[in-house]
Amino acid sequence: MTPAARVQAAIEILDEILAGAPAERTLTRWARRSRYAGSKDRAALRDLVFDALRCRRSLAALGGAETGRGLMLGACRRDGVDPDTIFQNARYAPAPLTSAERAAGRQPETAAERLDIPDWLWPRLVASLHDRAAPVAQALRSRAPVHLRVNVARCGRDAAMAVLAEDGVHCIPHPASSAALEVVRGSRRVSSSRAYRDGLVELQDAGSQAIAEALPLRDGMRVLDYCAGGGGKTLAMAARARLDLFAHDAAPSRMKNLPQRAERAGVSVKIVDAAEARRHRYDLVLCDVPCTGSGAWRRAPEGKWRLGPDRLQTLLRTQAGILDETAVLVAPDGTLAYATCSVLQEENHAQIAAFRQREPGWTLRGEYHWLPDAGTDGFYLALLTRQPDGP
Ligand SMILES: C[S@@+](CC[C@H](N)C(=O)[O-])C[C@H]1O[C@@H](n2cnc3c(N)ncnc32)[C@H](O)[C@@H]1O
Repeated sequence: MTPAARVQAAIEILDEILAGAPAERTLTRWARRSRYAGSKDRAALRDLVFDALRCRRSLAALGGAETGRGLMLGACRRDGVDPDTIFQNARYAPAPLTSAERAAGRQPETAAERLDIPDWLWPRLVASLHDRAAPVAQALRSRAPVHLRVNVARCGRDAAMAVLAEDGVHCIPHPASSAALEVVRGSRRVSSSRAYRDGLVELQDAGSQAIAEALPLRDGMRVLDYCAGGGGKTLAMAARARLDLFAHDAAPSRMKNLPQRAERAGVSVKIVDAAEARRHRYDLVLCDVPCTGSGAWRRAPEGKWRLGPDRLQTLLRTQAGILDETAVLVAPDGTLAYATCSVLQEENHAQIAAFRQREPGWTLRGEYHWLPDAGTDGFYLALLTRQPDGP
């Protein structure tokens, strides 16, 4: 495909996404019906679409319209590409610009517009992050690096790097976690590499790995991952100690690949429904709660534009409910671990402060923040125990 044909395909895909279709599914459907597109075309198209979604506000301002064409025109103007080399009278290219399109467009004006954050959210981001709000918002505008978690139960980080390099996947250690690698070359070869197939590495953001590393895990502990989802953190915990490990999720279908992933990693996980989960008491309960995902918007940028104040309130209620229902599952000397991939204070410290007001018996033992301007996705972790504060 020519560069102009890729832009035309991106315009069509973006129009579907702007009308409400999910980005991943729209890209997959496009690839299925466009057999002429090779893997390089598909990758380039994905980059065009995701970049436009991350920078949707600023590109719409530059391009003069919040449409596929407007966003792609905005991207040309931002990147110093002459739009007439793309929007031209050629087969498969986007139609030449109209005089209205040529006249439209302006520089982004406010900080929120420049940094691609919705207006309602910008004050909350500033209240949460203070002088880190702008660098974090800026980081959320760019593509996320590919991180791997070395299955330390199976091999060390250096050994995993050597096996990956044999298949053309070159990595460097990531400082956020002792098991984390950042892929610097060959990221598209990860899933076909021997290291991945044999369960020596998993795809996982380094911040997510840092959460597992910060948990007080020891051999023999009974642990419940209450919001296990695909099981990313379940498996990261399993690699850190020999645990009696239980996984639960309100949407069990989200855990459908977990048995197979656990087998590949060589660990054992019991998948339980709510009734079974409630039958035990645990040394550690991890609540990796549903959240805005604001810390991970560079990977899932649609979320930034779909989130509104009502949805945020619903999430805050769900998070509080999960804390209340899991607190009773923690053994007397156990730990309640609360995690989000959000950078918003309301979902993080304020949520824990409100829980401790409702349940004064709990003490905050540790609180951790990872922010996207420091090279990971944004995460928060709070560790709570029932033991009283020191003397
Ligand atoms: C942030 S995701 C979990 C990601 C997962 N821990 C990982 O590391 O891959 C949150 C999960 O919470 C689940 N969930 C939502 N409401 C819940 C509830 N009331 N109880 C338990 N799980 C819930 C969702 O289905 C979703 O899979």
